[in-house]
Order: sequence, then structure tokens, then C-alpha cells
Amino acid sequence: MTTSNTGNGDVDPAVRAELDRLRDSIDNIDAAVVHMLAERFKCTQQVGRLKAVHQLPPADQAREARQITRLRSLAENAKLDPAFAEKFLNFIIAEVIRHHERIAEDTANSKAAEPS
Ligand SMILES: O=C(O)C(=O)C[C@]1(C(=O)O)C=C[C@@H](O)C=C1
Repeated sequence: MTTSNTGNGDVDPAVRAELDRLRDSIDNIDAAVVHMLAERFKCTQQVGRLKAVHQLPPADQAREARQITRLRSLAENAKLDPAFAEKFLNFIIAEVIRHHERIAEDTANSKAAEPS
């Protein structure tokens, strides 16, 4: 079996260069994901406040079903596992719903504390 590992802890310089190049791209992609998620959460915080003020429920399952259908299809076209895409969206939405619930609670508490 051929190996690029010299056995003394050194890695073939060509392999090291390729690994570093790929890791640079991974770091850029991870940074983009973080920035995109931050923007998404800025939007959902506004949705949370709008829902709280107008007493709308934190979760909207019909909307979620549409998002999942759309994301699964985008994932398939992009050759990404659609089950993973669905799990990832559900993970994010669960966090958003927790934020919405907190905003609704805070809004209700500050209304209750208003002088009549
Ligand atoms: O669109 C909404 O109503 C939202 O509150 C946003 C969002 C989302 O994160 O995409 C979160 C919760 C809802 O169940 C559906 C979607």
C-alpha cells in the first residue's frame, strides 16, 4: 500500500499543500455560513417581535412544510443529502421558535407592567 505519511509525523509536502488549500476554502465557507445565519437570525428576530406584538403563534407549521419541500428540492439539485438539509432547517427553526417564545413572553410581561 502506498502512503504519503512518512511514518515520523511528517506529511508529504504536496499532500500538506493540498490539505491546506482545501482547509482555506472550508474556512471561507464556514465564515460565509456564520454570516448568513447571523443575517437570517436578524430577520427572524424581527418576525418574532411582529408576531409578539400582534399575538400570532411562534410556530407556523404550514410555512415550515413549504420551506422543507423547497429546501429538499434545492438540496437534491445541488447533490446535497435532502434528509440532511431538512434536519439542518429543523434545527435552525427550533432555535428560532425558542427565540420567538422568549420575545412573546417579554412582550407580554412588559405589557402587564404598563401603568393602566
Ligand atoms: O416565517 C415565520 O413565521 C417564522 O417565524 C420564521 C420561521 C423560520 O425560521 O423560517 C420560524 C418559525 C416558523 O414556524 C416558520 C418559519
